[in-house]
Amino acid sequence: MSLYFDAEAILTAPSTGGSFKSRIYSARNLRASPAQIYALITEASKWDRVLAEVIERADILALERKLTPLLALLLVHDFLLSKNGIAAPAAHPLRQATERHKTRLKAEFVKARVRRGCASIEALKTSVLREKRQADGKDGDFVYPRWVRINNICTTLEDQLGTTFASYERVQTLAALSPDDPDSRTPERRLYIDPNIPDLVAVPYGIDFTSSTAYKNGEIILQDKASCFPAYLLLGDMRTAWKGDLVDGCAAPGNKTTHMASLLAKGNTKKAKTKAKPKNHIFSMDASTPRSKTLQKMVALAKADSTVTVLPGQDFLALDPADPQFENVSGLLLDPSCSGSGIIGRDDVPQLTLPAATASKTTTTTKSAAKKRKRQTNDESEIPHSKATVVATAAATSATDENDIPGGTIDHERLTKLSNLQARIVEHALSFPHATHVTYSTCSIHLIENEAVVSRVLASEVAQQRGWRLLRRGEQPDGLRQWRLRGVRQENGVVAGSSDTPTPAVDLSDEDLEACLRCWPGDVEGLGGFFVAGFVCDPSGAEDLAALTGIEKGPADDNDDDHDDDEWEGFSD
Ligand SMILES: C[S@@+](CC[C@H](N)C(=O)[O-])C[C@H]1O[C@@H](n2cnc3c(N)ncnc32)[C@H](O)[C@@H]1O
Repeated sequence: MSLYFDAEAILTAPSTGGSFKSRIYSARNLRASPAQIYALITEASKWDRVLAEVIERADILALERKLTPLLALLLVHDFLLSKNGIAAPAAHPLRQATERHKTRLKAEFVKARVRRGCASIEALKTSVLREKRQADGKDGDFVYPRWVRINNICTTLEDQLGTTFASYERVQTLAALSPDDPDSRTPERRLYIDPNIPDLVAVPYGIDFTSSTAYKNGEIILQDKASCFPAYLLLGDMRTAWKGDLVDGCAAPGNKTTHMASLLAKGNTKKAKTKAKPKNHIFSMDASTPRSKTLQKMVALAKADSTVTVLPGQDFLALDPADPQFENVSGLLLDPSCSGSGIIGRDDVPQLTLPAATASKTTTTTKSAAKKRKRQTNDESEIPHSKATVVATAAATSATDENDIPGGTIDHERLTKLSNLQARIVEHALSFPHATHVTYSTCSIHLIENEAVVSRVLASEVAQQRGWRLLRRGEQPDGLRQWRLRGVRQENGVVAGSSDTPTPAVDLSDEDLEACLRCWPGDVEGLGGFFVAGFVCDPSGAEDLAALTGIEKGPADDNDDDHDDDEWEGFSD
């Protein structure tokens, strides 16, 4: 029986980073075998829509208060589809809670098949997979690929094309990653080299790298394209060596830290292959101690230890910019907690459509069961009794720990609090005495967390006094300059949680909006929602030039002998 509880625990636990499979295999306190749990979740996720329909029509959740929608889905999956049935003793209460309704469940399953015009279970499976793909928006122009970043610390794109991707066919468009046969369950080996981010490739979703040598050795890192924007916007393609140290203030699980380290490694390789000692240092921190452990693991896996110092459990806001250890810090990357409203499904975590939770027909529903149900369905009281299905929080849950979505919905008050914190974090970054470049990013689609934060930060005392402005489109690295989706002045879409939410327009110039980069979920770019803006310190625009002598001097660099003639020239292009 532990199998079902373990599977439920995995699907509802916060992400600790890494692939879904590796999370199961490294999870503690599981009693069932990881292979069994993984198989159950992946199989149940293929059948989720039809199982949810069967459970709702059989109405067993109203009768069995021990069953949560997620447990019911997993149990009914095994009851109807597994060769050996439910993996629990016949007398186990949850097995009995399912099998008590065997006649209705079987009858509803047959009706579901007949409704779809399928003569066999195999035909039903194909039909259900097609339905799921359509519902996930994976039909038509929208391709959600798997993005793979090449880690320049230990390999190169060229090396990887000749090894890991040697058997892949190169395609020229993202759309060409779509399968020839949409019903095929084996993705074709195709590879698209991204035109915006150096050393980033896309392959069809569903290709699993977790057992590949390159993945295990940290040569390739599974990182969404949009998540690669901030480090690239900050460091460019390193045609001009970066001067000074770097800070990643909100770093766990560590994708952007390791991306910065990779970009620095590429620059160093280009400049001087003989120099063993890294010139630039990255201070990487996260306020959460458990998440800092994941950060440390990611840094080690990416072989970035010699460049990166992790400050575990460090609140960025408590970091003293005047501390001598940060005196060379010239660039800061801030990717703080956000609503996560742009996330469309984390990487390879299966998303399960659950049966609607219904009020128990007994009046004694326990508080904890009600609470549990509420967590899984966001707000069960708003879900109609039949037909409604909800997307399990597998994806949203994994976002909550990085971000801040309680139960998947977020109201305006919470967005306001997040945006206040985000603005404080960026303003703190602008106060580092020798900082010249800062990036701010979120995986939110909301104006209030994005352009509105930028607008507030630009108007802040620290920005005005030191002469911070936005990094203009024309100054951005080549690949990002070509990115067409830019900042917006008004909320684009609905703010979750409230229909009467004010959506004030932001007061940014056209040039400033052009400086902001946006990604939107579900369009042809194959990304989730994302926002990033770069700030650059331009002392000529400062209110108080006298206070800026440090900035004019630039960061101290006692290891500067090899690029005396290679002055910082702004972002590379
Ligand atoms: C969106 S996640 C960062 C993802 C990360 N940049 C990456 O690419 O892998 C936000 C992180 O910020 C951390 N955080 C939030 N406020 C913080 C603060 N004041 N100081 C340090 N870390 C903070 C959270 O614990 C969370 O891990």
